[in-house]
Amino acid sequence: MEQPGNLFVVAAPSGAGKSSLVKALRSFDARVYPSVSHTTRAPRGQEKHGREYFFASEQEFDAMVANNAFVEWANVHGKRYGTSKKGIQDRLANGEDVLLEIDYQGALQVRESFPQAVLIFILPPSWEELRSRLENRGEDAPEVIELRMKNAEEEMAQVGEFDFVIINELFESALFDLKAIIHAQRLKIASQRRLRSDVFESLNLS
Ligand SMILES: Nc1ncnc2c1ncn2[C@@H]1O[C@H](COP(=O)(O)OP(=O)(O)OP(=O)(O)O)[C@@H](O)[C@H]1O
Ligand SMILES: Nc1nc2c(ncn2[C@@H]2O[C@H](COP(=O)(O)O)[C@@H](O)[C@H]2O)c(=O)[nH]1
Repeated sequence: MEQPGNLFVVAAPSGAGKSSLVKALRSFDARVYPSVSHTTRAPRGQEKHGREYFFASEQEFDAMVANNAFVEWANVHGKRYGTSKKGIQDRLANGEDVLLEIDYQGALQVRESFPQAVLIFILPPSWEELRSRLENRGEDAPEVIELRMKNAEEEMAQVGEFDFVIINELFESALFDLKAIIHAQRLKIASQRRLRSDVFESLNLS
């Protein structure tokens, strides 16, 4: 049977820079597939249905919940977001690496179903910088920014639940850390495979 792919979960408070890091990662590493979530929030800026998100009505989201179609879902900043089983299960089964960019509640649910998932938390360097990134992004109304800043406190309190923490101060340095975690996980899996391989046996190393 094909070795299943790795599942990476990246969580962070809104504005810490996870989408920017994951987008940059993809330009170096086409082997990691970023899952596209479903959400009940409205598209913002240049977002396209099926690219950043599958934008769903409340009824459509309800139906997916009722049909047990999500690996995880959560209420985040007053809207619902979820990762569909369909979007990731086949890829993992085919040995592809999948990356979820989701909130901490979803990350902890994923760990229940996929204990081998690698959970990564991205922190901003300071509260001031987090606010300034949300403001400079220019995508959210002031009240939405306030809500996201308030929720960031609860989110950051969960950092201890994660396998790795990256501080996204200098972008290139944070990207380096993210690449290193992914590389280390692949090396670990490849080493485990070698430990089970015939080559080991023939070298009398097992
Ligand atoms: N290291 C960094 N230094 C300065 N600005 C950054 C850095 N990383 C990201 N940014 C900027 O901060 C803003 C927020 O980043 P991004 O949209 O990637 O955050 P996010 O964590 O994905 O937020 P959300 O959860 O709301 O989608 C963007 O304008 C991005 O260009
Ligand atoms: N639990 C989940 N959280 C998700 C998912 N997709 C995105 N998110 C998180 O929501 C917030 C807000 O995102 P935004 O695009 O509206 O700024 C952010 O923390 C995302 O990581 C998901 O499928 N499940």
